[in-house]
Amino acid sequence: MTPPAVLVHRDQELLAKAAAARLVTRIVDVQAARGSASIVLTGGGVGTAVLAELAASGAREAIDWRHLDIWWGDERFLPSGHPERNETGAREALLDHVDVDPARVRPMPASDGPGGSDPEAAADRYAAGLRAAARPEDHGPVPSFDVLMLGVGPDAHVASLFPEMPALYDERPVVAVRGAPKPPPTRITLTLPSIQAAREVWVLAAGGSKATAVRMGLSGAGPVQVPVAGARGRQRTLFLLDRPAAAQLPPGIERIASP
Ligand SMILES: O=C(O)[C@H](O)[C@@H](O)[C@H](O)[C@H](O)COP(=O)(O)O
Repeated sequence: MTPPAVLVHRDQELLAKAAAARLVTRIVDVQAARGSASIVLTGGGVGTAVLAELAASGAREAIDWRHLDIWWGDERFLPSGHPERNETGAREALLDHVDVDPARVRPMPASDGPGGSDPEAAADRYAAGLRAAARPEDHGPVPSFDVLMLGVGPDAHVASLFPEMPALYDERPVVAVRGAPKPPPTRITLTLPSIQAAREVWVLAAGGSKATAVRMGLSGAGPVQVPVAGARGRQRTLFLLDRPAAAQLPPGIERIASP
């Protein structure tokens, strides 16, 4: 795992624009090198704003959308098309507006899907899809995602990994969460080993309510108490912040600020 680099942008809008631009560059670079790329999406305001900025950017034409695998880091276990599903937000912000290959867009199961309403079974199905997509060189049960994005909650949760909950001890790649402290209570989430299989992990945080979680996530805390502290990529970890979210950075953390 790599020590994180921190980039601080003036405000949430600039953070979203800069992250969208970074995403284009990363996907184009990977596609040029290997033909296809894989990304993992997050819900939340900032993550969705990044997708909307990407949709609005002329640079999106540089991406070969047909050769992009799209996964999700977590999902609220709700009926298909529900406005609170992360999938719904991502489709509206970006995926409905670009020429993705539908077979390569892999939302987590919905509670009314063909596989039934059992979240544990749904988590197992998602894990099976990840396992099928993993190649021998990935050396594990999930692909080495090229970019995995994560929002962070004021309580330091990432994906649907909430502090002290059993999912943080689970070694399976994908698990169901019941009784999440933030509604809806039933969710599906990648676990930390799956997150840490990504080549690059980008933590996106805006607003002063995230400042404590960001500081704890960069201060050597344990991921069971502070899940964002476990958000680390194999090759690179970026904390992409706005100024209020960066207000309590620990000393000595690299900090590259936008004017
Ligand atoms: O499932 C959820 O409840 C949200 O997706 C959540 O995990 C979100 O990503 C973070 O709380 C950051 O949200 P914001 O970017 O809106 O602050």
